Amino acid sequence: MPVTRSEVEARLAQLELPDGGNLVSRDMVRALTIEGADVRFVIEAPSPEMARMMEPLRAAAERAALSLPGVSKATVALTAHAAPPALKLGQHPKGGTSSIRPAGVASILAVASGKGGVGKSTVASNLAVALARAGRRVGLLDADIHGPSQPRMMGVSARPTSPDGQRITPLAAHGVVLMSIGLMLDPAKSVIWRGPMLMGALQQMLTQVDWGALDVLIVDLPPGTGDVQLTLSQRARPDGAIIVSTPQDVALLDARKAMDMFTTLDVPMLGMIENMSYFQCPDCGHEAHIFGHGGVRAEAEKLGLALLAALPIDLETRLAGDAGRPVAAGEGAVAQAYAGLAARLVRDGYA
Ligand SMILES: Nc1ncnc2c1ncn2[C@@H]1O[C@H](COP(=O)(O)OP(=O)(O)OP(=O)(O)O)[C@@H](O)[C@H]1O
Repeated sequence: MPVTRSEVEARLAQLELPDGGNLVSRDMVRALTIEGADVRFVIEAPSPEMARMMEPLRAAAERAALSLPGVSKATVALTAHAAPPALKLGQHPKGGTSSIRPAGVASILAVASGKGGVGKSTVASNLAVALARAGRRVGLLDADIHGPSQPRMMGVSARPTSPDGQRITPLAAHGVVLMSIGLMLDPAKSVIWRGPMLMGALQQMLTQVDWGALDVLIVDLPPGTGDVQLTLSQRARPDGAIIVSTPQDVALLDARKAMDMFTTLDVPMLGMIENMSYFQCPDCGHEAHIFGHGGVRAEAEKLGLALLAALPIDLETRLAGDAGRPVAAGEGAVAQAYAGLAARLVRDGYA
């Protein structure tokens, strides 16, 4: 029988490091590959100096792998972080149920949706910009790990730096401190992360980013009701959730599930936003209700929630988002709607 991954890891966990822990508990084993009786992996040292001292450990790891039944060949290579060390994203979450709420952040607001593509990220970026324009200290965390869009919407492409490989210095745009998992990843590579790694990445985004003192941190969540929502709700204890939906029945159906999840997890529901509520003809002023009419308002009323805003389908909103300059940074009716929403959240003590 071929050896299993966990058997190799269990054997490697017996190799103690001189400064404490072992290869597995210190998260140093990379690219473990098992092909029949052939085992290969890389030991990643924290620095080139350390790597040079770790040759005996590398040889011991190779011997350890070879000692396992079913292994006839073991190849172990040593690598080191380049200096300054790069941050590893997507680590397994640590610390069980402890809080991952950043210390200097007064309020955390989750922007969520049931369905993808309803404009959640657009609302999150514009709300962040409107709050910053209102004089608040605002952070924006793009936790939509499967489809991070905030870097594009906020017009930033630089990669955040990590001077020591531990802390991450966030970026800033339009008066908002910004961090997105999309800024740490190669855009050409797709992100396929399992639940525990997603939660680890969220934890890193909250605990390793130097957010500083903020009045409010807006978290742009992935659509739906998955691991990221659960971890954020349980371990960062958001002060409120805002649900974005289009008036369509199908979007509302999913929005209900998302609201149900927040209620179950004791996250206060601040209200709903109807996006793509109507289209106003620029020539004649006629309002066309492309995705139906008033669906979100009716749903909010039924649930005893506030309808925080009804935002039109607006070409400027789309173009501004694509150009990296959110519509709320300018003037006009939609910018005013976002300013009104921001003022309301400040008034109610949420931002
Ligand atoms: N009110 C609006 N008027 C016109 N276009 C809009 C509006 N809101 C969002 N959009 C556009 O719709 C597209 C999807 O929006 P967005 O990325 O914000 O949705 P999302 O719900 O965050 O999607 P996902 O969950 O897939 O990330 C974008 O191109 C955006 O510019």
